Amino acid sequence: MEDAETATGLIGRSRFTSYNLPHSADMEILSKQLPSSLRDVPTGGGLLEKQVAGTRGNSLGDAMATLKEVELKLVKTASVPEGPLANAGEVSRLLREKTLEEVPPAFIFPEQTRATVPHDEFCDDQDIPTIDISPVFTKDSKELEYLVEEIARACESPGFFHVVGHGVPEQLVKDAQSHAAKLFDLPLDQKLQGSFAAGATKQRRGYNSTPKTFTPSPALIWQEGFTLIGDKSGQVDVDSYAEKIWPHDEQQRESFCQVYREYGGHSMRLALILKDLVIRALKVDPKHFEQYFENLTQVLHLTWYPSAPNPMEVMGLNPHYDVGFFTLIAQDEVPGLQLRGKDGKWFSIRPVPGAFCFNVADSLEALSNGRFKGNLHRVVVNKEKPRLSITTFFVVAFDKMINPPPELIDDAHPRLYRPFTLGEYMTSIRQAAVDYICNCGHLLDFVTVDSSTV
Ligand SMILES: O=C(O)CCC(=O)C(=O)O
Ligand SMILES: [Fe+2]
Repeated sequence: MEDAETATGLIGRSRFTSYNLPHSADMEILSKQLPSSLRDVPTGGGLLEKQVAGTRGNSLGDAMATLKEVELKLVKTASVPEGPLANAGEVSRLLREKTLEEVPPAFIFPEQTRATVPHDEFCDDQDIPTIDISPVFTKDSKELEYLVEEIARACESPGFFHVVGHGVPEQLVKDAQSHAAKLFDLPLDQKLQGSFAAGATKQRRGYNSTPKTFTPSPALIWQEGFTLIGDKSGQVDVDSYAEKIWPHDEQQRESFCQVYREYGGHSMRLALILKDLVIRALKVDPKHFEQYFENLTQVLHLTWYPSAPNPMEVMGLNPHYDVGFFTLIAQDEVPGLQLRGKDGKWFSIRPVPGAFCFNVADSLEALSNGRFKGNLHRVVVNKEKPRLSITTFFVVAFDKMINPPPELIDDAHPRLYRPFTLGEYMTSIRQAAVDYICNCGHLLDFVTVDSSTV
């Protein structure tokens, strides 16, 4: 199907020159960092707005970056609900009450940026592997060897697979989903108590009622979110938000915290297993990777995508690549997550009950010298049912130079990316690329070897 979406959605390097790049004092520094094909590109206006969009960028970036005072002010102002119809939390309530018949203008995407592939248009199931990782528990060496090969193939292409046999209790995932649904069902004022705008945090963590992510237009995305951060021990910072949301209801607070404490522990355990498998799949010295995982962080993001009166007018989540090492997504039974295939066509991932979706993210792509590759992905909504996902981003050390192990660089596989830290990738490099990533560009294109001054 060669439709308009394939043509406009497939924005690769060849479209580089059509983006607005930041101007002003930063431009000189920036232009030195850009690929040569990008220098001398006309600059565009609206930088401040784009930068705000950038700081509101994605749940991972926002959660990890401590916003500067000035940014915090901008983001706060931008986050103050501009009336009930410019607020996903309010819209979600009106939908529950069945009193909203049309998509409010604040959420309507310009036609050329909308998805045309509906939530239930799937690819062939065999294109997305389902991988049973139980051999890591049974320790059968033959099966383990086969598993590592399967992981290598899946990370090479399509860079996305379903993980089953993972040992995370099914009931725990269900409990985490039902507690998330209950959280989003609360009155908006109550949820907002647990938001960074209410002062619960300086980062865009906790509850978020008007997220706006990687969008080329001012349109708001059709979702509410709730973000928690966890460390390598598996602990997550759920208590601080729960205290604000349920100050007088200890029982609610405790049962919410209990579920996410447990979920955080299990998801970190699973991530550590998967990262070992991924490193084995690269057939390199695992020592090289230790530095990146010393303080592995997880960003646990609950997302509620309400159903929409006209689902193709809105976006649940704009097309983007994840920037961490890898991402795990627990989808509910409602489809909506879509990948852009190698042929440029979008398709929905059919939910596999009990599975986590594994998605290769930018740091892994760079550390594997491009051998493992992530996908552009997005979320579309539907007319009938809200969708809930629990997405966990695993993030390597911010201050370590991302360098692939020497075994992955040779004449046949020259170095693709210059050394960079994840810290700069998610701040200055991302700021410089906001327009580009808003238009489906891959941020990794900004750190290719030819984009460097060396
Ligand atoms: O909701 C989903 O299924 C995916 C969310 C996602 O891609 C993200 O938050 O980065
Ligand atoms: Fe994502």
